[in-house]
Amino acid sequence: MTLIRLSLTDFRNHAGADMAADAGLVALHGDNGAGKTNILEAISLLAPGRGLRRAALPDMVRDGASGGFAIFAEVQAGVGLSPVALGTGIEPAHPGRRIVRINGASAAAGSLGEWVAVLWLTPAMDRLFVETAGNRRRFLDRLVLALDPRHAQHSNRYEAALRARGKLLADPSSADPQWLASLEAQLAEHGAAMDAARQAMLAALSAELAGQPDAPFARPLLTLLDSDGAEREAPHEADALKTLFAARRRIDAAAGRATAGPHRDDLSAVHAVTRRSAARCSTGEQKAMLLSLILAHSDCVARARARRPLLLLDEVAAHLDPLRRGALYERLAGQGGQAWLTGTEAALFADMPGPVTRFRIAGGRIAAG
Ligand SMILES: Nc1ncnc2c1ncn2[C@@H]1O[C@H](COP(=O)(O)OP(=O)(O)OP(=O)(O)O)[C@@H](O)[C@H]1O
Repeated sequence: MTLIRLSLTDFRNHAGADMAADAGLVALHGDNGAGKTNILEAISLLAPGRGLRRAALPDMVRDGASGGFAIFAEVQAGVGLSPVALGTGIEPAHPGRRIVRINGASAAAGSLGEWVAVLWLTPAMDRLFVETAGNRRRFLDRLVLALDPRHAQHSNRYEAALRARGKLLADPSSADPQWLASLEAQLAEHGAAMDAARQAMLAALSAELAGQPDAPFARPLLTLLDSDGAEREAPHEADALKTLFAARRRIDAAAGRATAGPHRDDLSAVHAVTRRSAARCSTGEQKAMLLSLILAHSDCVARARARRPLLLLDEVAAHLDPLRRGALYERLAGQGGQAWLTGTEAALFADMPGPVTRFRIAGGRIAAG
């Protein structure tokens, strides 16, 4: 998949930007605060979800701009295929509502997943394996979404049913047992589908990782944990989930949240060579595991969907030694598709194998070079 054109209007510090890129590597260099990550964030919004910063939509409007923001892109899924025109943004009258257009027609944000898969690695993810499980679950679900765009529907419906059940349990006087049972049936149906998609993704990704060398990037071994931190053995079946939610009504009402279910599962990673859990690995080892995970997942998605996801690697190159950096570039260049990389020094990207599209970013202005 190749992003051949990207235009931004009043997005973050970019008043107006227009970029054309080729397949292969795209290098963005510029000083701190120039606007490089903002460009990656705009690209991440071409997929469903809240983008790589999970920011609120109004925060993305350029300071001082009177309207909304707009991102326009042309994406080519494969050689010889017509580009797809994608647009997203907000209008001043409805700052909380994301507008999406696909080939000129209005569409739901979830439909973007049919056209675009994006994977990213940012410095904010450095501590993914030591922070709260919620971020890992979101990461897990992004991996699933890249492979299976229907995952968004199941997880959105599951979340909606979970919120509605929580409200009912919080006010027992209004809790209609039939309504509660119907919400739990929805939770069971969508929760089982969500879990099946997560398990399928992890099986495919683990198989891909198993075929990869241990060096130069550290290979992780991945598993799903349940809410007690134990390794998940059996899938969440719909009937079992229904029984679980019904049995835990009182506990969940007292806790003020649903205490068990797929929304409480966690992703665990263990270093394939040292067998240490990721949380106990060095920062460099954790980064290397994430990088190898993202690269392997890109291979999985390319195989399963016949299109390679766009890769956004924010400040990844600067943290690698020259040997690993060279290996990363060779791998990205050799696999087809398109990868966008950022760094403060043009020299970081000097030895990239071609074709390379290069941009210099300064104060929200973009120039070739
Ligand atoms: N809504 C906004 N309007 C205007 N500027 C914004 C907005 N949101 C963020 N910025 C600014 O955009 C600038 C560029 O941010 P960005 O994260 O893209 O920098 P960067 O080039 O990736 O820098 P670094 O190398 O330090 O990571 C920052 O100064 C930030 O404060």
